[in-house]
Amino acid sequence: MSLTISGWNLLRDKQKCFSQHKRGKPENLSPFIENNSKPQLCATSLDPCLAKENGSTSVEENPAALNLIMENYSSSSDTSESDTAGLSNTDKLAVSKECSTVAENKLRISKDKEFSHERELKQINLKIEYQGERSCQVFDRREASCATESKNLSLPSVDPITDGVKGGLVADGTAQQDTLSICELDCLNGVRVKQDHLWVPKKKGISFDLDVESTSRHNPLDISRGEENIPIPLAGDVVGNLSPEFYYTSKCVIYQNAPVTFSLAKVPEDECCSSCFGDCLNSPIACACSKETGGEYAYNADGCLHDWFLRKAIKEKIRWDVYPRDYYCPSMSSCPIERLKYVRKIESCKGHLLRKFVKECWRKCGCDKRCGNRVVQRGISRRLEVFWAPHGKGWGVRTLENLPAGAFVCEYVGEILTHEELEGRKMSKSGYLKQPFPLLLDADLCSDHVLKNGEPLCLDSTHYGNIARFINHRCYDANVLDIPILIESTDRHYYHVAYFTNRVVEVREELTWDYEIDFDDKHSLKAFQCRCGSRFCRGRDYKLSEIS
Ligand SMILES: C[S@@+](CC[C@H](N)C(=O)[O-])C[C@H]1O[C@@H](n2cnc3c(N)ncnc32)[C@H](O)[C@@H]1O
Repeated sequence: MSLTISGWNLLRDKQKCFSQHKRGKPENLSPFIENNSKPQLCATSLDPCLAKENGSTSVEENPAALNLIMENYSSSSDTSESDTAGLSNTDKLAVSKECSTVAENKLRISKDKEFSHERELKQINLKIEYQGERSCQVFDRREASCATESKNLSLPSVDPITDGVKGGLVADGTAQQDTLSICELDCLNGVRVKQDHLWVPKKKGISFDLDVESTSRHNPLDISRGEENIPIPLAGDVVGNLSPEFYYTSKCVIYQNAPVTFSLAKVPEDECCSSCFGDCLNSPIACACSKETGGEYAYNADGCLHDWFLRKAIKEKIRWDVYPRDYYCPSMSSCPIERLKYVRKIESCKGHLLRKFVKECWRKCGCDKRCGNRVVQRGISRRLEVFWAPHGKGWGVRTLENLPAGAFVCEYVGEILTHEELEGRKMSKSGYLKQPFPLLLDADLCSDHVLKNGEPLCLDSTHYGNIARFINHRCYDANVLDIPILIESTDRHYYHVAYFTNRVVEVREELTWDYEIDFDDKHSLKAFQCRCGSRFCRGRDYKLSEIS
């Protein structure tokens, strides 16, 4: 599987990867192969670099520290607007601090605990209320700060004792004006900052009570908005929005030109099991749908991948150095993706892995919807949670129950785009597609029947996606594996990408997937500074110097 990150194709380069393998990979990487057990705790949890990352950046260390530092930034005890777990669509935080003079009326929202999210800022609405009068200013991303900048928002010159705050804030005040500095609000994508009682009249002091209200469309109790079979909660121990904002969808949607159409007539009789009934797994003779997996069902009665299939899939993905024959596109000219890019830029193709598919029974099949050969199409059944992942990786996904090896976690859902459309998106927006990653449907890229329209397809969950868009990367020893799944069609031009555990995963463990980033590619390196924490981390050599 190949990924495209921030404008560069991060296709695997088996030669380069092999050299990395020799450098950092142990004899047998598959934790599944290592007795199906959880691997040893990886070294990074002890890595001082990441340990620092894990803690909040000290405001004192920040040269931009302002006169007033909001030290005690904590969740408001006022839960009137909150749902359980301390979060709701209107997350409320409060800070307060006194300072001595009006001239020092500078407010800094420190990069602290919950607000060390390092998110891209879309918009801030800042409201100030003093003695019943409110002022309000909306800042969008261009005006407001990002992680390394701070932005001074100037208050009109007023006497706080008599005038209150009038006229709103202006973004470029003069030196005479008291300054409200909003720093490091990069984490507050779409957050509304409401300032109630900005100045409490005191002769020598000013106090601030700052409320931060989030304006997410996602209910933290179920960010899927009812789309999934079971709620997908946002962990209660974090405060903040899911950002950038996106629409949760449990099924892939066609963006515009992707030639994906499903029809019963297109499913050949010998590729479905119309004469089956009940549960195909109980049938004495395996049905036509099992042909794809050699006449055996990939799933067992518990809805997990059979060990034999899982082992094969792990070998395909992880032991690529051992099985180099499974690569397509030995040269640029035979790669459809490079052919598409040919006019603009010539790069030699780094290869696409030939994957083994699972074919699930579908509507043209006579079996029951509860047939054991229908797992991915039934949707998420395991209790999962989106949480604020450690080491500055942003949001991540963890399991709220113990998972056996081979358990279906979720599908990667997004917009279905042609490669050309994806390229267009990348060209049109700077910094676009930093996260989440679009996924190239290249599991059978070079089969004759696949590319009848000449274009490979991609899934992009930036605007429409499901929980999979929050799964973070881990080099080599990730605990979930992507499997190509055929459901509505046996045409491998479009297929589903489903994540399964590759070993036992314990409750509250983060679920991670190897994005297969080529860290020998300097573009990838620049675009992605890996903080996976794996002791096999491929970005490790660069990490210490690159990650501040
Ligand atoms: C598919 S998204 C995963 C969800 C993401 N963490 C979020 O908050 O939305 C991929 C992005 O997550 C972050 N990420 C994932 N794995 C990471 C890792 N091992 N090290 C550093 N950043 C990571 C990067 O910002 C990357 O662009």
